[in-house]
Amino acid sequence: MIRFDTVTKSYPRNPRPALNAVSMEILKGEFVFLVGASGSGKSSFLRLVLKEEKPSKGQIHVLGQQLGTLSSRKVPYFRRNLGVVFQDFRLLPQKTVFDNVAFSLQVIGKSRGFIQEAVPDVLKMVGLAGKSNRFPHELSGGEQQRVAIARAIVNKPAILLADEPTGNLDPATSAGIMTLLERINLGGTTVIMATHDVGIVDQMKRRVIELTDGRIVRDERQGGYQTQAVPIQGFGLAGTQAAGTEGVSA
Ligand SMILES: Nc1ncnc2c1ncn2[C@@H]1O[C@H](COP(=O)(O)OP(=O)(O)OP(=O)(O)O)[C@@H](O)[C@H]1O
Repeated sequence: MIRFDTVTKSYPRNPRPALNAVSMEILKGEFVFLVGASGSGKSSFLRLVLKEEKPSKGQIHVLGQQLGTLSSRKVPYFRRNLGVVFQDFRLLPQKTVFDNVAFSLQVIGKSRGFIQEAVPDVLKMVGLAGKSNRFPHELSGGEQQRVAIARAIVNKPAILLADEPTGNLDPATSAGIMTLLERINLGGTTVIMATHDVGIVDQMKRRVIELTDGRIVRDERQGGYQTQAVPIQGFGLAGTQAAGTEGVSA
């Protein structure tokens, strides 16, 4: 579903690459946490999957397409397969909940009839059935994030990318958002979530990919926010594979 082959991403005027020879594979239906310190490369990783950035070296395959060969004309069509959610919701303040979600379908040319059916369905799914005429400023942070998720999934994307979706929410509200993301994942959508939320990662026990300075230093199934492995003295991060955990290789 997503494959990175020795991907390096360097930005102009930044001597240190944001991603450095990253190779990994994410399969259909997986739920993956991307963790690592601020600046370790998580957002760059997500932007590369979306083809918002190009790798400086290496190749990226998403949904069977080699992104390097995808013409800019085809990028909007490619992106219809991906939903994106951000920490700061990014809703349109002048539009109602219904219109925020409907807008994403209008821009890709969906019919009025389709929109009238799909939007109430997805708002119900995210728990906002009664709020379609509200404006974003009339909603709590958690509700605003539910609108953003509804907008991201209304076109049934194969992949949902979430960049710190609980970063602005309290723990109880975050838990509700995670239940929703789990439900979306159970429906078959591959979910990749960048996060600093230790409690969520530790509780959910999903695949964890950890970045340090643009390199993958850990890739564990059912991992925690921090590795459970005892580092082997003298080997540092190279020896962090936990006993009893299965590493995931590309
Ligand atoms: N557009 C850009 N131009 C130059 N350097 C950039 C750009 N975007 C990111 N970087 C640099 O790339 C590195 C990785 O940044 P990135 O935003 O991917 O990290 P992150 O893990 O998502 O951080 P955070 O957790 O703070 O969101 C950082 O050193 C950052 O300064």
